[in-house]
Amino acid sequence: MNNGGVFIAIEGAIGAGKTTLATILNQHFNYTLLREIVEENPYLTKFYTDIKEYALQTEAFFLFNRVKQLEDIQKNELSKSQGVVSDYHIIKNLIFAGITLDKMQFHKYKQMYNIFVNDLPQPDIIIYLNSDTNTLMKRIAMRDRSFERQMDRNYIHELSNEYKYYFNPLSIKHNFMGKEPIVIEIDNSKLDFLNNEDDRSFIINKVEDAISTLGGKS
Ligand SMILES: Nc1ncnc2c1ncn2[C@@H]1O[C@H](COP(=O)(O)OP(=O)(O)OP(=O)(O)O)[C@@H](O)[C@H]1O
Ligand SMILES: Nc1nc(=O)c2ncn([C@H]3C[C@H](O)[C@@H](CO)O3)c2[nH]1
Repeated sequence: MNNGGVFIAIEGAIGAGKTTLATILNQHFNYTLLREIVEENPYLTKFYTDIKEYALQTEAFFLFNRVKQLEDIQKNELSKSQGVVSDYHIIKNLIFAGITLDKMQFHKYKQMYNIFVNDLPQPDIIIYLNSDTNTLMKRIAMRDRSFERQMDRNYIHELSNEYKYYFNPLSIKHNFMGKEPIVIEIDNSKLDFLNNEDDRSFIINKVEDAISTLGGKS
């Protein structure tokens, strides 16, 4: 699938800098920007007040929205050789659901995930942004979304660890269903690609190098 357009996805825990970096790459490469739905999720505010109670609805909503978004970019962009940069990879559904759902719910959710995700376009390149928990908490507080004001540090810490597990070089093949993307891991704790030109160039150069290895993609 994908048929020509380069597909880049950015991942990392909450506040890792995904949307910020996706916007920068979108401007640099002139790709289509795919942004995850946030405010549109009717369960998210309730979810943060009682995670266990609202987890299943929240995870299901995120999954089916992302499936629809990815079907649309396949049809409208990638198949027409238009590049796409996305501020998420659909694997985040499994990463979050593994923490928020109970064991039986997660088992059923994963079956549904496998069925839907198998046919979706897969990114050629994933940029995995890694930051320590204190930095993530600071940036979440600084951004100040109303529903994230009571963010539990343990939740962010657990999420970060789950990301580390999923993006461990030894488990990438298994976790991405054998479709192994190029993974660029970046420690974003000490970078400031929003304000610092050198930090921005550092990442853009890495992405340009990765694109040049794809051969023939635009
Ligand atoms: N390297 C950085 N240096 C300084 N501030 C940063 C850096 N990266 C991100 N930020 C800031 O941290 C906050 C969170 O960034 P952003 O919204 O891009 O994260 P995200 O990964 O998309 O979060 P979410 O998962 O919640 O959607 C923003 O206020 C952004 O400006
Ligand atoms: N539970 C849960 N599952 C997801 O798949 C998911 N994706 C994003 N989010 C939350 C994190 C930020 O608050 C906000 C923006 O990323 O939405 C999620 N929450």
